[in-house]
Amino acid sequence: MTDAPPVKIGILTISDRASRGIYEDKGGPAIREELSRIIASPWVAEARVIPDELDLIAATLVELCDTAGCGLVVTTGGTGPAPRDVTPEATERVCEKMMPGFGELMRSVSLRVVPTAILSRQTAGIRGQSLIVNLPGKPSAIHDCLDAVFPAIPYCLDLIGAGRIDTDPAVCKAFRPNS
Ligand SMILES: Nc1ncnc2c1ncn2[C@@H]1O[C@H](COP(=O)(O)OP(=O)(O)OP(=O)(O)O)[C@@H](O)[C@H]1O
Ligand SMILES: Nc1nc2c(c(=O)[nH]1)N[C@H]1C(S)=C(S)[C@@H](COP(=O)(O)O)O[C@H]1N2
Repeated sequence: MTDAPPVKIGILTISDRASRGIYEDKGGPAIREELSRIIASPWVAEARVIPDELDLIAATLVELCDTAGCGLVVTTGGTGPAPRDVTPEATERVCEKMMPGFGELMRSVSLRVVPTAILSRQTAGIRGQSLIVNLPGKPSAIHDCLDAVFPAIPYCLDLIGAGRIDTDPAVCKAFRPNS
């Protein structure tokens, strides 16, 4: 635990229908619930729900990273092959550095659950002092994917100066090579 201010975490739902209110957004609340289970140190959420529009996704990612000051941004939706699925393109547009291992691990874990896991182009990347991680739109994918990659996230945030996150070791053992 630290006396540092709580880390801000962006929770970005990218869904045409959830953003129009055609169905209730279940992805954003599922991410919030999963993060609350994993993270033991103070954090605050910045949640947004937007349609699958490339420019808007990119602008919202920039706003969450640069203006809201989120050290971590987790997106859900828009990672597939359909014409309107453009979340990975928006992520690549705003990041200086891509972190392909996140997508590789999440797809590999998801393949144990569903054969269509290979249809997700989910990725991750660094923008300044923020880590952006894409999750698929299916709310059930959130638990599988976040649990798989979260052990490496606190150290990644340390390395980019994004603020410190401590996990509940009973739920997720964060790995910091130097401690
Ligand atoms: N934010 C969400 N809340 C609840 N269910 C969702 C959400 N996003 C996706 N889903 C569900 O998962 C399915 C697959 O997600 P996917 O993002 O591929 O859908 P989509 O057809 O592109 O959604 P949309 O039209 O809303 O952009 C959807 O058909 C929907 O049933
Ligand atoms: N863990 C997990 N991963 C998953 C899925 C899922 O249900 N669970 N759905 C797959 C499917 S069917 C698609 S089309 C892609 C892309 O989904 P998205 O466009 O909603 O991001 O994610 C894949 N990855």
